[in-house]
Amino acid sequence: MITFEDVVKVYPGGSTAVDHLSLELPTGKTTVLVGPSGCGKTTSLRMINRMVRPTSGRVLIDGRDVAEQDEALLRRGIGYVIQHAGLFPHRTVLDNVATVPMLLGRTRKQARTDALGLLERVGLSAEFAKRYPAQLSGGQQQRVGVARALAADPPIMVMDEPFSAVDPVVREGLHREFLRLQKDLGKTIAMVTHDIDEAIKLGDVVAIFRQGGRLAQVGTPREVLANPADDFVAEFVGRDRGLRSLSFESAADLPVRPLSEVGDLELDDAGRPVGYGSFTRADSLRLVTDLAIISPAGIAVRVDAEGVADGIVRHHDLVDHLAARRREQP
Ligand SMILES: Nc1ncnc2c1ncn2[C@@H]1O[C@H](COP(=O)(O)OP(=O)(O)OP(=O)(O)O)[C@@H](O)[C@H]1O
Repeated sequence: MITFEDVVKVYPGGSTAVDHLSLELPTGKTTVLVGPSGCGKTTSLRMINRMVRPTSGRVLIDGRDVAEQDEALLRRGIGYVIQHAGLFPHRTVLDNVATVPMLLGRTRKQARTDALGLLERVGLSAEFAKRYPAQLSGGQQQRVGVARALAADPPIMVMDEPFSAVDPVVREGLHREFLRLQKDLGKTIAMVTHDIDEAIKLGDVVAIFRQGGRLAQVGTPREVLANPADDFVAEFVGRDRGLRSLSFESAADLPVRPLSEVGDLELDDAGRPVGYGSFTRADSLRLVTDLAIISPAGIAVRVDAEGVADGIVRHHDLVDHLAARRREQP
Protein backbone atom coordinates (compact mmCIF):
# COMPACT_ATOMS: atom_id res chain seq x y z
CA MET A 1 0.00 0.00 0.00
CA ILE A 2 1.13 3.53 -0.76
CA THR A 3 0.16 6.03 1.90
CA PHE A 4 0.18 9.82 1.76
CA GLU A 5 0.24 11.08 5.32
CA ASP A 6 -0.80 14.72 5.60
CA VAL A 7 1.47 15.68 2.71
CA VAL A 8 2.06 19.31 1.80
CA LYS A 9 4.12 20.59 -1.12
CA VAL A 10 4.91 24.26 -1.45
CA TYR A 11 7.17 25.07 -4.40
CA PRO A 12 9.76 27.81 -4.10
CA GLY A 13 7.94 30.99 -4.98
CA GLY A 14 5.11 30.13 -2.65
CA SER A 15 2.45 28.28 -4.62
CA THR A 16 0.90 25.40 -2.68
CA ALA A 17 0.73 22.49 -5.11
CA VAL A 18 -0.51 19.86 -2.64
CA ASP A 19 -2.44 20.83 0.46
CA HIS A 20 -2.58 18.35 3.37
CA LEU A 21 -3.09 15.23 1.28
CA SER A 22 -3.94 12.04 3.12
CA LEU A 23 -4.64 9.13 0.81
CA GLU A 24 -4.17 5.37 0.66
CA LEU A 25 -3.50 3.56 -2.60
CA PRO A 26 -4.32 -0.11 -2.08
CA THR A 27 -1.89 -2.84 -3.10
CA GLY A 28 -2.65 -4.58 -6.39
CA LYS A 29 -5.21 -1.97 -7.42
CA THR A 30 -5.29 0.99 -9.76
CA THR A 31 -5.80 4.36 -8.09
CA VAL A 32 -6.42 7.22 -10.48
CA LEU A 33 -5.67 10.80 -9.43
CA VAL A 34 -7.93 13.03 -11.47
CA GLY A 35 -8.82 16.70 -11.48
CA PRO A 36 -8.51 19.96 -13.38
CA SER A 37 -5.17 21.31 -14.59
CA GLY A 38 -2.76 22.53 -11.92
CA CYS A 39 -4.43 20.85 -8.96
CA GLY A 40 -1.32 18.94 -7.87
CA LYS A 41 -1.81 15.51 -9.42
CA THR A 42 1.62 15.22 -11.02
CA THR A 43 3.33 16.67 -7.98
CA SER A 44 1.63 14.04 -5.78
CA LEU A 45 2.54 11.23 -8.17
CA ARG A 46 6.19 12.26 -8.29
CA MET A 47 6.42 12.18 -4.53
CA ILE A 48 5.95 8.39 -4.70
CA ASN A 49 9.23 7.84 -6.54
CA ARG A 50 10.88 10.78 -4.80
CA MET A 51 11.26 12.97 -7.86
CA VAL A 52 9.56 15.59 -5.70
CA ARG A 53 10.04 15.85 -1.93
CA PRO A 54 7.19 16.83 0.37
CA THR A 55 7.51 20.11 2.25
CA SER A 56 5.88 18.32 5.17
CA GLY A 57 4.16 15.01 5.77
CA ARG A 58 5.30 11.58 4.60
CA VAL A 59 4.81 9.18 1.72
CA LEU A 60 5.06 5.54 2.77
CA ILE A 61 5.26 2.34 0.77
CA ASP A 62 4.15 -0.64 2.83
CA GLY A 63 4.74 1.42 5.95
CA ARG A 64 8.26 2.62 5.02
CA ASP A 65 8.89 6.30 4.41
CA VAL A 66 10.21 6.73 0.86
CA ALA A 67 12.48 9.55 2.14
CA GLU A 68 14.45 6.99 4.15
CA GLN A 69 14.99 4.52 1.33
CA ASP A 70 17.88 4.22 -1.08
CA GLU A 71 16.78 6.20 -4.10
CA ALA A 72 18.04 3.74 -6.71
CA LEU A 73 16.46 0.76 -4.95
CA LEU A 74 13.22 2.65 -4.46
CA ARG A 75 12.96 3.51 -8.16
CA ARG A 76 13.82 -0.02 -9.20
CA GLY A 77 10.58 -1.10 -7.59
CA ILE A 78 8.54 1.59 -9.33
CA GLY A 79 7.90 1.54 -13.08
CA TYR A 80 7.38 5.02 -14.49
CA VAL A 81 5.31 5.76 -17.59
CA ILE A 82 4.83 9.26 -18.95
CA GLN A 83 2.94 10.99 -21.73
CA HIS A 84 4.70 10.64 -25.12
CA ALA A 85 6.39 7.52 -23.72
CA GLY A 86 9.79 9.25 -23.20
CA LEU A 87 11.67 6.53 -25.10
CA PHE A 88 15.39 6.65 -25.88
CA PRO A 89 15.30 7.89 -29.50
CA HIS A 90 18.59 6.34 -30.62
CA ARG A 91 17.87 2.87 -29.32
CA THR A 92 15.72 0.26 -30.98
CA VAL A 93 12.41 -0.68 -29.44
CA LEU A 94 13.94 -3.92 -28.19
CA ASP A 95 16.84 -2.12 -26.52
CA ASN A 96 14.52 0.47 -25.02
CA VAL A 97 12.81 -2.37 -23.16
CA ALA A 98 15.95 -4.47 -22.48
CA THR A 99 18.21 -1.69 -21.17
CA VAL A 100 17.03 -1.59 -17.56
CA PRO A 101 17.10 -5.38 -17.03
CA MET A 102 20.67 -5.37 -18.43
CA LEU A 103 21.65 -2.63 -16.00
CA LEU A 104 20.19 -4.82 -13.28
CA GLY A 105 22.50 -7.65 -14.27
CA ARG A 106 20.61 -9.73 -16.80
CA THR A 107 22.65 -11.04 -19.70
CA ARG A 108 22.04 -9.27 -23.00
CA LYS A 109 20.49 -12.40 -24.47
CA GLN A 110 18.14 -12.99 -21.55
CA ALA A 111 17.11 -9.32 -21.40
CA ARG A 112 16.30 -9.32 -25.10
CA THR A 113 14.31 -12.54 -24.91
CA ASP A 114 12.34 -11.11 -21.97
CA ALA A 115 11.84 -7.84 -23.86
CA LEU A 116 10.31 -9.66 -26.82
CA GLY A 117 7.90 -11.39 -24.45
CA LEU A 118 6.95 -8.06 -22.86
CA LEU A 119 6.41 -6.41 -26.23
CA GLU A 120 4.07 -9.21 -27.14
CA ARG A 121 2.19 -8.74 -23.87
CA VAL A 122 1.52 -5.09 -24.71
CA GLY A 123 0.34 -6.05 -28.19
CA LEU A 124 3.46 -5.46 -30.32
CA SER A 125 4.72 -8.26 -32.54
CA ALA A 126 8.41 -9.06 -33.03
CA GLU A 127 8.55 -7.02 -36.24
CA PHE A 128 8.52 -3.82 -34.18
CA ALA A 129 11.53 -4.82 -32.10
CA LYS A 130 14.15 -3.57 -34.55
CA ARG A 131 12.50 -0.22 -35.26
CA TYR A 132 13.39 3.08 -33.66
CA PRO A 133 10.79 5.05 -31.66
CA ALA A 134 10.34 7.62 -34.44
CA GLN A 135 9.20 4.80 -36.73
CA LEU A 136 6.23 3.99 -34.49
CA SER A 137 2.81 5.58 -34.08
CA GLY A 138 1.99 7.39 -30.84
CA GLY A 139 -0.04 4.44 -29.59
CA GLN A 140 2.75 2.00 -30.37
CA GLN A 141 5.29 4.21 -28.61
CA GLN A 142 3.05 4.31 -25.58
CA ARG A 143 2.92 0.51 -25.56
CA VAL A 144 6.72 0.38 -25.64
CA GLY A 145 6.74 2.84 -22.73
CA VAL A 146 4.53 0.46 -20.74
CA ALA A 147 6.67 -2.56 -21.69
CA ARG A 148 9.80 -0.69 -20.63
CA ALA A 149 8.27 0.24 -17.27
CA LEU A 150 7.31 -3.39 -16.72
CA ALA A 151 10.74 -4.75 -17.68
CA ALA A 152 12.16 -4.79 -14.16
CA ASP A 153 8.89 -6.34 -12.94
CA PRO A 154 8.30 -3.60 -10.36
CA PRO A 155 5.45 -4.11 -7.87
CA ILE A 156 4.42 -0.48 -8.36
CA MET A 157 3.66 1.46 -11.54
CA VAL A 158 3.41 5.23 -11.58
CA MET A 159 1.76 6.53 -14.74
CA ASP A 160 1.44 10.21 -15.63
CA GLU A 161 -1.20 10.79 -18.32
CA PRO A 162 -0.02 7.63 -20.09
CA PHE A 163 -2.78 7.61 -22.69
CA SER A 164 -3.51 11.27 -23.30
CA ALA A 165 -1.22 11.89 -26.29
CA VAL A 166 -3.09 9.53 -28.63
CA ASP A 167 -6.37 9.88 -30.49
CA PRO A 168 -9.60 8.55 -28.94
CA VAL A 169 -9.73 5.35 -31.01
CA VAL A 170 -6.16 4.36 -30.17
CA ARG A 171 -6.78 5.34 -26.56
CA GLU A 172 -9.75 3.00 -26.40
CA GLY A 173 -7.51 0.12 -27.56
CA LEU A 174 -4.83 1.03 -25.02
CA HIS A 175 -7.46 1.11 -22.28
CA ARG A 176 -8.62 -2.39 -23.15
CA GLU A 177 -5.06 -3.66 -23.11
CA PHE A 178 -4.30 -1.87 -19.88
CA LEU A 179 -7.29 -3.53 -18.17
CA ARG A 180 -6.33 -6.95 -19.54
CA LEU A 181 -2.70 -6.58 -18.45
CA GLN A 182 -3.58 -5.31 -15.01
CA LYS A 183 -5.99 -8.21 -14.50
CA ASP A 184 -3.04 -10.56 -15.09
CA LEU A 185 -0.35 -8.60 -13.29
CA GLY A 186 -2.16 -6.99 -10.33
CA LYS A 187 0.39 -4.18 -9.91
CA THR A 188 -0.11 -1.35 -7.45
CA ILE A 189 -0.78 1.49 -9.85
CA ALA A 190 -0.97 5.24 -9.33
CA MET A 191 -2.15 6.97 -12.49
CA VAL A 192 -2.74 10.63 -13.24
CA THR A 193 -5.28 11.86 -15.77
CA HIS A 194 -7.42 14.95 -16.27
CA ASP A 195 -10.06 12.82 -18.00
CA ILE A 196 -12.81 11.68 -15.65
CA ASP A 197 -14.07 9.07 -18.16
CA GLU A 198 -10.65 7.48 -18.22
CA ALA A 199 -10.48 7.58 -14.42
CA ILE A 200 -13.85 5.88 -14.10
CA LYS A 201 -13.00 3.24 -16.65
CA LEU A 202 -9.55 2.31 -15.40
CA GLY A 203 -9.61 3.07 -11.68
CA ASP A 204 -10.48 0.68 -8.88
CA VAL A 205 -10.24 3.81 -6.76
CA VAL A 206 -10.67 7.38 -8.00
CA ALA A 207 -9.16 10.32 -6.09
CA ILE A 208 -10.63 13.59 -7.30
CA PHE A 209 -8.50 16.71 -6.69
CA ARG A 210 -9.66 20.30 -6.73
CA GLN A 211 -7.78 23.53 -7.33
CA GLY A 212 -5.25 24.34 -4.65
CA GLY A 213 -4.07 20.74 -4.35
CA ARG A 214 -6.91 19.62 -2.09
CA LEU A 215 -8.55 16.24 -2.25
CA ALA A 216 -12.26 16.58 -3.03
CA GLN A 217 -13.34 12.93 -2.82
CA VAL A 218 -11.96 9.38 -2.83
CA GLY A 219 -14.01 6.32 -3.66
CA THR A 220 -14.73 3.62 -6.17
CA PRO A 221 -15.98 4.92 -9.52
CA ARG A 222 -19.41 3.70 -8.55
CA GLU A 223 -19.37 5.60 -5.27
CA VAL A 224 -18.28 8.91 -6.74
CA LEU A 225 -20.89 8.68 -9.50
CA ALA A 226 -23.67 7.71 -7.09
CA ASN A 227 -22.75 10.04 -4.24
CA PRO A 228 -20.62 13.02 -5.24
CA ALA A 229 -19.34 14.71 -2.09
CA ASP A 230 -20.24 18.23 -3.24
CA ASP A 231 -21.14 20.42 -6.21
CA PHE A 232 -17.60 20.51 -7.50
CA VAL A 233 -17.41 16.70 -7.75
CA ALA A 234 -20.94 16.47 -9.18
CA GLU A 235 -20.01 18.96 -11.89
CA PHE A 236 -16.67 17.30 -12.52
CA VAL A 237 -18.04 13.77 -12.93
CA GLY A 238 -20.60 15.16 -15.35
CA ARG A 239 -24.31 15.82 -15.56
CA ASP A 240 -24.88 12.42 -17.16
CA ARG A 241 -23.53 10.58 -14.15
CA GLY A 242 -26.84 8.74 -13.68
CA LEU A 243 -26.56 7.18 -17.11
CA ARG A 244 -22.86 6.55 -16.69
CA SER A 245 -23.36 4.78 -13.40
CA LEU A 246 -25.37 2.16 -15.29
CA SER A 247 -22.00 0.89 -16.55
CA PHE A 248 -21.53 -0.64 -13.11
CA GLU A 249 -24.97 -2.26 -12.96
CA SER A 250 -25.16 -5.81 -14.20
CA ALA A 251 -27.82 -7.00 -16.63
CA ALA A 252 -27.86 -10.39 -14.88
CA ASP A 253 -31.09 -9.75 -12.93
CA LEU A 254 -32.89 -7.80 -15.62
CA PRO A 255 -36.18 -9.59 -16.33
CA VAL A 256 -36.73 -10.46 -19.99
CA ARG A 257 -39.87 -11.13 -22.03
CA PRO A 258 -40.40 -14.14 -24.27
CA LEU A 259 -39.14 -13.82 -27.83
CA SER A 260 -42.67 -14.49 -29.10
CA GLU A 261 -43.68 -10.96 -28.00
CA VAL A 262 -41.93 -9.56 -31.03
CA GLY A 263 -43.70 -10.82 -34.13
CA ASP A 264 -41.05 -9.96 -36.68
CA LEU A 265 -37.91 -10.84 -34.69
CA GLU A 266 -35.63 -12.36 -37.27
CA LEU A 267 -33.34 -15.17 -36.13
CA ASP A 268 -30.77 -17.09 -38.17
CA ASP A 269 -30.71 -20.89 -38.37
CA ALA A 270 -28.80 -21.12 -35.09
CA GLY A 271 -31.31 -18.85 -33.32
CA ARG A 272 -29.10 -15.74 -33.27
CA PRO A 273 -30.84 -12.40 -33.71
CA VAL A 274 -30.44 -10.61 -37.03
CA GLY A 275 -30.65 -6.81 -37.14
CA TYR A 276 -31.08 -6.27 -33.39
CA GLY A 277 -28.40 -5.32 -30.88
CA SER A 278 -27.85 -8.05 -28.32
CA PHE A 279 -26.48 -8.37 -24.80
CA THR A 280 -25.65 -11.18 -22.39
CA ARG A 281 -26.22 -11.49 -18.64
CA ALA A 282 -22.58 -10.43 -18.18
CA ASP A 283 -23.11 -7.04 -19.82
CA SER A 284 -24.02 -3.77 -18.13
CA LEU A 285 -27.36 -1.99 -17.96
CA ARG A 286 -25.70 0.86 -19.81
CA LEU A 287 -25.22 -1.33 -22.87
CA VAL A 288 -28.81 -2.59 -22.68
CA THR A 289 -30.08 0.99 -22.43
CA ASP A 290 -27.96 2.00 -25.36
CA LEU A 291 -29.22 -0.88 -27.48
CA ALA A 292 -32.84 -0.19 -26.64
CA ILE A 293 -32.42 3.50 -27.46
CA ILE A 294 -30.74 2.82 -30.79
CA SER A 295 -33.23 0.14 -31.84
CA PRO A 296 -36.13 1.63 -33.85
CA ALA A 297 -38.45 -0.83 -32.11
CA GLY A 298 -37.06 0.11 -28.67
CA ILE A 299 -35.92 -3.43 -28.05
CA ALA A 300 -32.70 -5.11 -26.89
CA VAL A 301 -32.32 -8.85 -27.36
CA ARG A 302 -30.67 -11.00 -24.70
CA VAL A 303 -28.51 -13.88 -25.95
CA ASP A 304 -26.78 -16.77 -24.19
CA ALA A 305 -23.07 -17.52 -24.33
CA GLU A 306 -23.48 -19.01 -27.82
CA GLY A 307 -25.25 -15.90 -29.09
CA VAL A 308 -28.65 -17.59 -29.21
CA ALA A 309 -31.56 -15.28 -28.41
CA ASP A 310 -33.40 -16.11 -25.18
CA GLY A 311 -35.44 -13.02 -24.35
CA ILE A 312 -36.17 -9.40 -25.11
CA VAL A 313 -36.21 -6.18 -23.10
CA ARG A 314 -38.25 -3.07 -23.90
CA HIS A 315 -37.45 0.53 -22.97
CA HIS A 316 -39.97 0.69 -20.17
CA ASP A 317 -38.77 -2.63 -18.69
CA LEU A 318 -35.49 -0.88 -18.00
CA VAL A 319 -37.19 2.04 -16.32
CA ASP A 320 -39.31 -0.33 -14.20
CA HIS A 321 -36.27 -2.39 -13.27
CA LEU A 322 -34.31 0.68 -12.19
CA ALA A 323 -37.26 2.01 -10.19
CA ALA A 324 -37.65 -1.37 -8.44
CA ARG A 325 -33.93 -1.45 -7.62
CA ARG A 326 -34.13 2.06 -6.25
CA ARG A 327 -36.95 0.97 -3.93
CA GLU A 328 -34.88 -2.03 -2.75
CA GLN A 329 -31.69 -0.06 -2.12
CA PRO A 330 -32.57 3.61 -1.62
N1 LIG B 1 8.72 22.76 -10.38
C1 LIG B 1 7.75 23.62 -10.04
N2 LIG B 1 8.02 24.83 -9.52
C2 LIG B 1 7.06 25.69 -9.14
N3 LIG B 1 5.75 25.43 -9.24
C3 LIG B 1 5.39 24.25 -9.77
C4 LIG B 1 6.36 23.28 -10.19
N4 LIG B 1 5.71 22.19 -10.65
C5 LIG B 1 4.38 22.46 -10.52
N5 LIG B 1 4.19 23.69 -9.99
C6 LIG B 1 2.90 24.31 -9.66
O1 LIG B 1 2.22 23.47 -8.75
C7 LIG B 1 0.84 23.36 -9.07
C8 LIG B 1 0.46 21.92 -9.31
O2 LIG B 1 1.11 21.43 -10.46
P1 LIG B 1 0.98 19.92 -10.96
O3 LIG B 1 1.80 19.76 -12.18
O4 LIG B 1 1.25 19.01 -9.83
O5 LIG B 1 -0.57 19.86 -11.31
P2 LIG B 1 -1.39 18.85 -12.21
O6 LIG B 1 -2.66 18.66 -11.51
O7 LIG B 1 -0.59 17.64 -12.50
O8 LIG B 1 -1.63 19.70 -13.52
P3 LIG B 1 -1.75 19.27 -15.07
O9 LIG B 1 -2.95 18.41 -15.20
O10 LIG B 1 -1.89 20.60 -15.77
O11 LIG B 1 -0.46 18.55 -15.38
C9 LIG B 1 0.62 24.26 -10.29
O12 LIG B 1 0.15 25.50 -9.85
C10 LIG B 1 2.01 24.39 -10.87
O13 LIG B 1 2.15 25.63 -11.54
